Amino acid sequence: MPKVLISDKLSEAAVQIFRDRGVEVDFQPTLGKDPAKLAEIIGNYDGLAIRSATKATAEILSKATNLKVIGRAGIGVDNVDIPAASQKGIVVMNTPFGNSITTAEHAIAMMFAVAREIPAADASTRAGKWEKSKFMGVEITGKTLGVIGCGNIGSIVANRALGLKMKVVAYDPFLSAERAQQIGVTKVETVEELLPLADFVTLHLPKTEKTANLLNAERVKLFKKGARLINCARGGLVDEAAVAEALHSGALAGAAFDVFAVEPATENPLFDAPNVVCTPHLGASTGEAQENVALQVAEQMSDYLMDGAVSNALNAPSVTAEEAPLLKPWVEVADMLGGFAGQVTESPVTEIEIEFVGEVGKLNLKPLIASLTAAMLRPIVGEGAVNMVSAPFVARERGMKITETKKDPQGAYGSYMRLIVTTENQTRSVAGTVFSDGKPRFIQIKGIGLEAEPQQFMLYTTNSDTPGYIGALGMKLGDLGVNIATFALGRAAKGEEAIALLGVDAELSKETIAEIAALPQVRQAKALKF
Ligand SMILES: NC(=O)c1ccc[n+]([C@@H]2O[C@H](COP(=O)([O-])OP(=O)(O)OC[C@H]3O[C@@H](n4cnc5c(N)ncnc54)[C@H](O)[C@@H]3O)[C@@H](O)[C@H]2O)c1
Ligand SMILES: O=C(O)[C@H](O)COP(=O)(O)O
Repeated sequence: MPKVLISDKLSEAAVQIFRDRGVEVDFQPTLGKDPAKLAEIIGNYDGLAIRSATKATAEILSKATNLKVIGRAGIGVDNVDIPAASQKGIVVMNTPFGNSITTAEHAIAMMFAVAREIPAADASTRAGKWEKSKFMGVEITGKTLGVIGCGNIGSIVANRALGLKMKVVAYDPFLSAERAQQIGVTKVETVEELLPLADFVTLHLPKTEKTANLLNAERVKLFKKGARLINCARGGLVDEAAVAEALHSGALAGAAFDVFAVEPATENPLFDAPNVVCTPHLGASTGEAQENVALQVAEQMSDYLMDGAVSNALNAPSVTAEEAPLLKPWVEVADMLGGFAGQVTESPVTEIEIEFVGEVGKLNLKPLIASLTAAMLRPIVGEGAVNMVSAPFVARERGMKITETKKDPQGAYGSYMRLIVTTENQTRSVAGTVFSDGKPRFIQIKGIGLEAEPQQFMLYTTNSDTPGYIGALGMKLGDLGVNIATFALGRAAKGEEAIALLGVDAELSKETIAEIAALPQVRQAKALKF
């Protein structure tokens, strides 16, 4: 009988589901706060069900000798070391939609609270002060709400705000014009454009390497005077000290925070600032949402532990036990193609076309399409913000059309996949296959043939086909201390556009990429990670 540990405050409804499905369960809802104890006992379990208090770090996972699945009853998985889990073959699953409405409602509640200073007015009234003239609020009707991150939660918030007769502007680099129109928001192209327009700004994007400190001290200066900021997404998206300073100076009139850079937040620069409303990461805390996510995670984990079925996994494709070995190498190709496209695409994607050429077309294509789409969206929406199941939905929601075609083989490769991505500005393609060693290879980029095995860290350049480029690139990388592991080249025709795809030993910094981009032959240089 598989054994699951629940180490966070999940609804106890989950316990019954596990038992009904034949899974033994230990309900220890405060254990997540005691990493030493968790490390001591984690080796006894096949499954770990958590919320955000348990930190599934590489250290904890190194002790998880029997662990097969981690189930996150909620959305954010920034408390799980996914690469470490993947390395140990542990499937990480979440419940991407179960608490979206509840969290959107919390953001709206926070907006009202900060507009009318309700918490402070409540405390003052109950202290017997009756300070009627002290609390002068603002109306919400007719005001502009700036939504940064317009995915599931952001678009629900926008919908509610429109119902409150607000104007809504949204900044989300991957919100298409069509989707913006459909949900009734005005799309802006930059955070810099949004901030001076909005009376209220609300954040609904994941925290990733790219979004950390998104509202830094410089950007905090761009808010409209007297604006109010709401953060129910993730701590660390905002420079809290800069926001506190703006509140003290009166540049900002209020802030409402549910999430903090350090949690549990027992001290924080915002706590002493005027007109701040704080809640202890309560965004998902309603009976409805907790019931949804607990039931869903228990079902998903039981399905996996009892039948091997995978759903809502962040690091594994959804496949049946029989299909798994046949699909595995092609899932790697799909991940490779999607990951490549997601990292090189710079404007909103409107269409994804996937061609399955030859034998691969006979497989169950759903997990391949989902895997490719998830891999493509991940660099865009953030690790943990999209998974195999949600990817097609997320893509559709963003107005991306996904089509698939099966074709007979042509040319040198008997069976391969080609991804054709159309953005608002251009169409690009990339193709890959499984080699006789069972490993994936890129075989074509932008219609140009080459053969390259994906590496953890890669450099991709497009360049003019002129003599001396390989030498210049090699010299430059050598000067920058970058060791080349693999080197593949291709060109359209003599003297025309050429491409290079290199495997390198370490992650390339922005500075390194800037130096490479400055080489006279280079048109585009990109650091890639697989
Ligand atoms: N406070 C809570 O208790 C609570 C509850 C649930 C979710 N969350 C958090 O809310 C956030 C949003 O969740 P969701 O379900 O809506 O996710 P989602 O993936 O549906 O939407 C996130 C959106 O952010 C956009 N985005 C990515 N990078 C961006 C950038 N640099 N600038 C602007 N937008 C960017 C993506 O394109 C996407 O549309 C997540 O961080 C999640 O962890 C918090
Ligand atoms: O990402 C989420 O789902 C929310 O941040 C909720 O976190 P919680 O389950 O710890 O309340």
